Parts: sequence; structure tokens; C-alpha cells
Amino acid sequence: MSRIAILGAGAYGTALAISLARRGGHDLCLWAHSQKLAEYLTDTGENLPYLPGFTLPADVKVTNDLPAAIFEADIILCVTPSQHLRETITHIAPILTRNQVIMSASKGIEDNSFLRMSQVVGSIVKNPFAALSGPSFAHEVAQGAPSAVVIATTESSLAQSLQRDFTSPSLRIYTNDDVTGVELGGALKNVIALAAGVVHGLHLGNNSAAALITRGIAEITRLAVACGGRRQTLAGLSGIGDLVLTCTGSRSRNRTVGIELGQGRSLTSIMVGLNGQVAEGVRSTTAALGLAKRYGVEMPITEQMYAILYEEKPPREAMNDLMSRPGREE
Ligand SMILES: NC(=O)C1=CN([C@@H]2O[C@H](COP(=O)(O)OP(=O)(O)OC[C@H]3O[C@@H](n4cnc5c(N)ncnc54)[C@H](O)[C@@H]3O)[C@@H](O)[C@H]2O)C=CC1
Ligand SMILES: O=C(CO)COP(=O)(O)O
Repeated sequence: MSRIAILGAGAYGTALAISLARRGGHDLCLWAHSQKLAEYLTDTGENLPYLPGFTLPADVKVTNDLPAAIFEADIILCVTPSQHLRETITHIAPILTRNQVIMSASKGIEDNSFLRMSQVVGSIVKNPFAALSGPSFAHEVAQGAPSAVVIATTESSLAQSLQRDFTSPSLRIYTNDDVTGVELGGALKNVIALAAGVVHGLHLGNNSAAALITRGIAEITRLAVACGGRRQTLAGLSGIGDLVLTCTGSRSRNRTVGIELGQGRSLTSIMVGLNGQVAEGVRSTTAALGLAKRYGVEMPITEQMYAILYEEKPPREAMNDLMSRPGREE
């Protein structure tokens, strides 16, 4: 049995708490950033703003008190939006003990620093670290729909114990020692999912969507490899797997943002409509482009996505520009 603190009571943190409770055998505590949400969750058992329609099992404790949440936790599973991971870890750093394992399920890259979540954590504390990623819409994880994800850590005995801790009849866990590849796969697929949404919003058709997904995996693989990840990792769950899910699944918030951009809505009004839900790709696009420039990697889809998001480039013109690039070898 492990004591697991889940930090972040958004859709995914709540879904993982439900999944771990369903597995059984753990002592679980879910930390909500907002006191109001913690109280609402405690009173009703339902996460109405972020994951309506599911009941949090009664044995999952809910709190808004961060030190209490992590007290004596073996595993601290961070599921905050990636831009809030630094403040969360900074807050708990003084009271962390050395053996507490920090996991991150956040799929993003930090603004300005362009750091991956393992690097953000590593810049503050030296605890053992693992990343959780892969194709797993919160709603379906909460439902108990069969899903497979990957846990990445460089420590093989930790990988095995986390695999045991998270495996359940509905959640299959693979391990991988390529933390860089797994983290970048999870973060960069969001940028391509935005673009896939644009394609859909513009009614460009299935051929365009397939081309975008295929060329999308090519460019995110180029960047991940330049950053030290393995090509093979990007062909796995946290690469093609998550890319296919978010570029085609109607539950993807990143894809939905892209659809609305394609339909001509402004980014500002789309963000207001998200009501506090995070679409990580919107901010990771800037970081992805920053990394691409740092490593001299060509990322045409990401460049066009940046222009749509931040330079008011009309989506149709962006797609035309992708099509009119000079011919290439595959
Ligand atoms: N929703 C999904 O299906 C999946 C989400 N993820 C990842 O999980 C992470 C969290 O996403 P969701 O659970 O979907 O979030 P969400 O969009 O459902 O909710 C946003 C969450 O952010 C919290 N928050 C706001 N300000 C905060 C702060 N200053 N500090 C800490 N938390 C704060 C809110 O309280 C809320 O819990 C993201 O990185 C996302 O990419 C990963 C896999 C699946
Ligand atoms: O990462 C996800 C599923 O694996 C969720 O994607 P969205 O954030 O686009 O909804």
C-alpha cells in the first residue's frame, strides 16, 4: 500500500484519484487549489466544474491544505496545469522529505524557461521523479474504460513499483526510461492537436487531418530527438498514441480550441469560454517554438500555429502556407 497525494483537482487529477481508488489498497488524498472546490467536493463528492457526472469514492480525502495533503505521502502526483507546477513544488519544498517520490502528469512546457516538468521539479528539489503520460482522456479514465499510459523514470526499481501502484484492470501501465521523450511527446502533441482542430474547423477534410497528424509526429519527433529524447519513444503511447487521441477525439480541449480558431473565433473569447479549464497547447506553442529555435529544428506546423494564436494570422492562410512549402523527401 502507498500513501498517494494527488495535487490538482481538475479533471485529470480527479480521474486519477477515482482510478487509484478503484484499484484499491492505497491511502489517497486529493488536493484542490481552491478552497471552495475542496469544500464542494467534500460535501457532494462530485467535481462539478471539471469532471461532472462522477462520484469521488468516499475513501479519497479532499483538502485545500497543501502541507496536510503531502504529509507522509510516499508519492506526490502533480496534476496541476504545467504553469502552476513551479509554485506548487516551491510551496512544498521546505517540508518534503528526501524519499518522497514526485510524479508529474502535467503535459506542458514552462513559459520563458522552456523547461520540462522534470526540469522544473529538479530545479527546486532533488527527490526521485517520474512522469506519467499517454492517451487518457480524464472522462474515460474515470469511467474505467480500458486505457494504457506510460510512466517514465530513470530509476528502474522505482518504475516497477510505480507500475504496480497504478496498474488496475482498466489502466495498463508501461514503463520507459526516456523521461525527455515522454514529457515532450505529451506536451508537443497538444500543439499539433490545436492545428488538427483548425483543420476540422475549416472543414478541410480527412486527407488534411491525416497529413497533419503524420507530419505533426515527424516534427515533434525531430524536436524531441534534438532535446535528447529517443525517436522510438515518440512512436509510443506518449507520442503517436496521445497524438492520435487528441487530434481525433472530440473530448480534447486543445482540439476544441483549434476548431473554434478555425471557425473564426478570437483566442481571447475562446479562453474566456474555457472557464478555467486548461488547454496546455496554447502556451506550449510558444515554448515549443523557443526550443525549436534553440536547437535549430524546423517545425512548420508549430510555426503556423504560433502565427494563428499570437499574430492574428487567418487560419486558412496558415494552412495554405503549409501546403505551399517547397517539396521535400519524406
Ligand atoms: N483532462 C485530461 O483529460 C488530461 C489532462 N492532463 C494534464 O493534466 C493537467 C491538468 O489538467 P486538467 O486536470 O484537465 O485541468 P482542468 O482544466 O480540469 O482544471 C484546471 C485545474 O487547475 C487548477 N488551478 C488553477 N490555478 C491553479 C494554481 N495556481 N495552482 C494549482 N492549480 C491551479 C484548478 O483548480 C483546476 O483544478 C494538464 O497539464 C493536462 O495537460 C493529462 C492527461 C489527460
Ligand atoms: O492529454 C490529454 C489526453 O491524453 C487531454 O488532452 P486535452 O488537454 O487536449 O483535452
